[in-house]
Amino acid sequence: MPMSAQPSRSTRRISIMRCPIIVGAGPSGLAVAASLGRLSVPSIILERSDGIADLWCHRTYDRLNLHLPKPFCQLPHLPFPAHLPTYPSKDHFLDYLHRYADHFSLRPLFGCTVTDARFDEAASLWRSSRSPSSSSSEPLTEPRELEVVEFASPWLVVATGENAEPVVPEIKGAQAFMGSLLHSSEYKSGVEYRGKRVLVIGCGNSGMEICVDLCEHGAMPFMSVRSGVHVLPREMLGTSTFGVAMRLLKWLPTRVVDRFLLIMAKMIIGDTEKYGLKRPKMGPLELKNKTGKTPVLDVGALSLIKAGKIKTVQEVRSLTSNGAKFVDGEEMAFDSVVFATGYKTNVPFWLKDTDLFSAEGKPKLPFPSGCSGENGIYFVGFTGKGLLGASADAIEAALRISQRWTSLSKNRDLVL
Ligand SMILES: Cc1cc2nc3c(=O)[nH]c(=O)nc-3n(C[C@H](O)[C@H](O)[C@H](O)COP(=O)(O)OP(=O)(O)OC[C@H]3O[C@@H](n4cnc5c(N)ncnc54)[C@H](O)[C@@H]3O)c2cc1C
Ligand SMILES: NC(=O)C1=CN([C@@H]2O[C@H](COP(=O)(O)OP(=O)(O)OC[C@H]3O[C@@H](n4cnc5c(N)ncnc54)[C@H](OP(=O)(O)O)[C@@H]3O)[C@@H](O)[C@H]2O)C=CC1
Ligand SMILES: O=C(O)C(=O)Cc1c[nH]c2ccccc12
Repeated sequence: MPMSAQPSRSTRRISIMRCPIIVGAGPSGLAVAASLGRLSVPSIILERSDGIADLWCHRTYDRLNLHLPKPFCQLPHLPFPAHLPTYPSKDHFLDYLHRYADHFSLRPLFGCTVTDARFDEAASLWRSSRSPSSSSSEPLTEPRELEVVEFASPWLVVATGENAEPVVPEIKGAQAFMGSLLHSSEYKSGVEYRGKRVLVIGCGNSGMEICVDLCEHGAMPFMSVRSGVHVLPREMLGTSTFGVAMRLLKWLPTRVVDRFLLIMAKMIIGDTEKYGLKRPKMGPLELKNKTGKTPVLDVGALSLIKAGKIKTVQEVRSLTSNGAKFVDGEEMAFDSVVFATGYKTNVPFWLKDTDLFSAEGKPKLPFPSGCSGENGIYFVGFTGKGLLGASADAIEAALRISQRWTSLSKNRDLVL
């Protein structure tokens, strides 16, 4: 809904918007736009990819299912269809997101990578520049020289996700390794690894599940564990572990709930330390809250580890031409290496002149208290609380924006 388009002699074009600008058309961005729409506030979504939910569509493996039950993963104002299983598949989730976008008539501008956004104090506007032709396969780490289109708006909603870019550690010898090297976001299926020895670095949910997939396709996975991990059964007491934890947290402090979860985990899956999976000192929920490290909800890896079909190995010291050396000095041959080493945001790269985000890409203060729309900026989906947290942020941000929107519309003082 551009109010005025003012092409300049240079390659900069400016569109001044009356409505909020949302960066990212993943679940968070869609949820804010839908929540705003229900409050009669229009918005515009800028998305770098060529469709919605790029992470789910292009950067996840085939066998992925939601690991929390449906009620914890649905977006605001539109429940999952009743016929879906408790843990919908990736395709179910993508179908749901497309239906969600249709239902709320959300039409993001695709192929728009926001490469710079800053607050213009004089005009009280957020100026966001986007390059029109970049794709998600290009990491947002280098400035680009392209035609720049600028949007200016009193509101900027940052919804680019905690998983915007892969983290690939620099490991000595990686250049010399002759097999394939990939990040978990590029891994699709074990079908091409049959009979191969695959080193999976990292033992989070991605690493564990990729190992299960490799096993199921007749490959030999080795999972490198650096510091340790909390593995919890996906279900306990006949229901989801996450659901149990959420209910207990209403009455009990996190540490007590953690103690309960660990006792139950020990009863159900046994002592994981025996299999090379040391438990961190801090409990699983406290660790998630304090560091963002998500516990593994077991979808079959543990029994394969116990059966010796997934082998746990030590931290990698270096890669060699045909394998890896580990910190204990052992050396092994591998055909492929999968880095299941996690993700980072790209916000610090493009959001300028603000101290709201740390260099590691986290909002400095938890939403809504810290990033509560000061100067009209909102962060949605950055509290490490998955889709449930993103939905809560979206509802809150939409409410706050709509209050200001209504007062500005009434007073007609939005002079741009
Ligand atoms: C493999 C995996 C499985 C997960 N499973 C679950 C689960 O079962 N339950 C759960 O609650 N949570 C889960 N999560 C965590 C989280 O809920 C999801 O990552 C969810 O997709 C987050 O939504 P989002 O919209 O915040 O981010 P994203 O889904 O990452 O969407 C962000 C969007 O912003 C776009 N973008 C990024 N940078 C720019 C830019 N500069 N300009 C324009 N567009 C940009 C991206 O292309 C993307 O489309 C999972 C995460 C991963 C990685
Ligand atoms: N729905 C689902 O089933 C799934 C959900 N997810 C979610 O996606 C998010 C990302 O998960 P995931 O991709 O597993 O990433 P995580 O960040 O959860 O895990 C990364 C793993 O890589 C290890 N690692 C990181 N850097 C290095 C390094 N330099 N050397 C050695 N090891 C390293 C970490 O070890 P260390 O602890 O030592 O740092 C950790 O084991 C999580 O929130 C997760 O819950 C992911 C997959 C499936
Ligand atoms: O899967 C994810 O990435 C999530 O963030 C979901 C999630 C939020 N809080 C949790 C606590 C335990 C396990 C998963 C989650």
